[in-house]
Amino acid sequence: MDKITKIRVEELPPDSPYMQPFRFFYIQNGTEKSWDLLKVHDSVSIVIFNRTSKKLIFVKQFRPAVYHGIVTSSGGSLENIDLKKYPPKIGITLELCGGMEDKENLSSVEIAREEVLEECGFDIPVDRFNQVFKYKSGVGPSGASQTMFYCEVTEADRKTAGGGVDNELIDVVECSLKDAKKYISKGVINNSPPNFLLGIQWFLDQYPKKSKEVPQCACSN
Ligand SMILES: Nc1ncnc2c1ncn2[C@@H]1O[C@H](COP(=O)(O)OP(=O)(O)O[C@H]2O[C@H](CO)[C@@H](O)[C@H](O)[C@H]2O)[C@@H](O)[C@H]1O
Ligand SMILES: [Mg+2]
Repeated sequence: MDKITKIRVEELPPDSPYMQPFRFFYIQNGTEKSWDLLKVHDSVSIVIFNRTSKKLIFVKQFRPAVYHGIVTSSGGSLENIDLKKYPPKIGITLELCGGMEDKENLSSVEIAREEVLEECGFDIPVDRFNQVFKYKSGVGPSGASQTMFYCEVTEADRKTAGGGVDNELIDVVECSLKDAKKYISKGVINNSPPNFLLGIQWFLDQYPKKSKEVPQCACSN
């Protein structure tokens, strides 16, 4: 996954299926203003708990944006990048399974179902997904929405090894609740987004401290 070479950047052409940049003009209290925006797809993310192993299921993948952010914020440049100084593995993230809502004929929960199957290999009917939150995934350049779902799986639901579709290279990892708690307690978390922290914290808040049994999700759609 981190065998990455020949890194280069160029300007975004206008036909990107993933994002459209544009400028938004407005007058606020008599002052003319503008804001530079990025139209991106809404998305879903899924907190997955494997009842068989009693572990949370996450995904790892190389994220160009994270790599770029780490390199440039430490004074590096992507021009003739030194891959020894900035090894691509610094851009590998630990995230909730998730993806873009880029199919108009599918609802959020249907997209979530597809992502769990494609990325993690579990075939789960939509009625086993519970919506946990819906929030803005960004409020600066983009104001897209993200819906977070909770889904419990067992080994009986496993259909493939996961790993994504097309060109995706995704590692599926299982994480004990103890390790998940430790990870989000670090304070500085370089390789995970806020929805990951929220999803784990939400799950741990549901988990009864004195019981060995994990409860079914209490929230409803
Ligand atoms: N900008 C881009 N440039 C080139 N190819 C791209 C691309 N974005 C996606 N792709 C391609 O589309 C594939 C599928 O992506 P997903 O639908 O799983 O969305 P992703 O998880 O990247 O992020 C989505 O879902 C997560 C949910 O966790 C959100 O955080 C995130 O904002 C949202 O885009 C990627 O593997 C890649 O091939
Ligand atoms: Mg994804």
